[in-house]
Amino acid sequence: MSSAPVCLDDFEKLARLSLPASVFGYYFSGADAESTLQRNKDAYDSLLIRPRILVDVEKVTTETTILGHKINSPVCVAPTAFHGMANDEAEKATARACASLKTCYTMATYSNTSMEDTYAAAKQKSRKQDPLHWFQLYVEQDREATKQLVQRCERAGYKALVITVDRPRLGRRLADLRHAFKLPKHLSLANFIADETRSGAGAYAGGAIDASLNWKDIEWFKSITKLPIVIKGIFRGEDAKLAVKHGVDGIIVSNHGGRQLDGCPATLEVLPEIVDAVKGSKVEVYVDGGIRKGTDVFKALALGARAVFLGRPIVYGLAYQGEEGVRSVLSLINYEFRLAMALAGCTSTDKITPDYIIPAEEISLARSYAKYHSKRIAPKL
Ligand SMILES: Cc1cc2nc3c(=O)[nH]c(=O)nc-3n(C[C@H](O)[C@H](O)[C@H](O)COP(=O)(O)O)c2cc1C
Ligand SMILES: CCCCC(=O)C(=O)O
Repeated sequence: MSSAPVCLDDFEKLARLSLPASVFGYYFSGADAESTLQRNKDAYDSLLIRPRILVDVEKVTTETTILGHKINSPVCVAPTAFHGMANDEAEKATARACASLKTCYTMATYSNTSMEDTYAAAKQKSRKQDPLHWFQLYVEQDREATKQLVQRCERAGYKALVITVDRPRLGRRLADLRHAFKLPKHLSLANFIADETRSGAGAYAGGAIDASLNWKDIEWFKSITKLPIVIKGIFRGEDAKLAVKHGVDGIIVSNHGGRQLDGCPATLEVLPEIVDAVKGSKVEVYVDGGIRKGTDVFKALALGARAVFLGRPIVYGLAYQGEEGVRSVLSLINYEFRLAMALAGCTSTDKITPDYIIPAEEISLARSYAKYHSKRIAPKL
């Protein structure tokens, strides 16, 4: 590809060309047959937008808030591990890009620059204003170590704790098995002091992650931190209701980008169930997985998501041009989203309601024909 990227999929193509196969394989792959990875993306194509016309869209704003914090766009950055394989500045570059565009950056537990250094880099970028950082937590068997991590991120200025609950064990990503993927030796897990289980290889194998994590632990987290708690990986209405009952503040509807349980629905397909389950509570619902276009963002918001999170496109942007590359990815999808809003006749995110969309199967030619034309053209019997 010789020209500059003009859509998010172009960044994936460039990353495939430039990164070592094992690194691209780690970033790109999903679990097993990758059917959920594909389904996440396809789901967006099976939902159609019904635009309103002759709406004054001279001024369109994408601004919104998450957990009370203002962001310029509902497109935020999901936690993804090991940014150092894409760029030497690693998470610092990603966080700076988010700070300059005033959106939320979620730092992964397994990052290659520390939470303190990353926050400081972003703060400098945002001219000393507090950047909006959330911290994604993998809960460890050693709860004292986990507690220290939580306290550190609270001290460092992170505004929410995102507890990932869909990874009691690591999904089988075939590309990683084929390449015997490991974190390159020159990179470390910068939020930890190095030891066996938290070496690159150990962490990837899930050495320290606690598979016994359950709802009781959520109560424990609430007792050790004042930070709002967001649960990442809720997938069913019953579990969303339990999240409300346990006093969490937010839910990220996620299947880990199809990297864990293959064969589950797309996140967009289960989003309405979760939105419905938390109705009447203050819990905010966000979604990730397969979002690649401005119209995807529009559709997710129409189904009730307050914001969306991007995973892979961010690391592809980082691999392309570091901080500038991440900024390009975010700016491009924000531009597309604003355009989709204008073309659909919505001037602000709260105006994007379910009546703007319709599942493709409900609007098949056969149905439209039957509804509007059958009487006129039907042969007389
Ligand atoms: C390379 C990579 C690393 C990831 N690392 C983490 C992680 O450390 N913690 C986590 O909760 N989710 C992790 N995820 C999942 C993302 O947070 C997110 O759920 C997913 O990437 C969204 O799908 P998308 O890539 O299609 O946008 C990772 C995803 C990818 C692709
Ligand atoms: C230890 C690496 C975990 C990162 C992760 O969650 C993923 O690759 O999906």
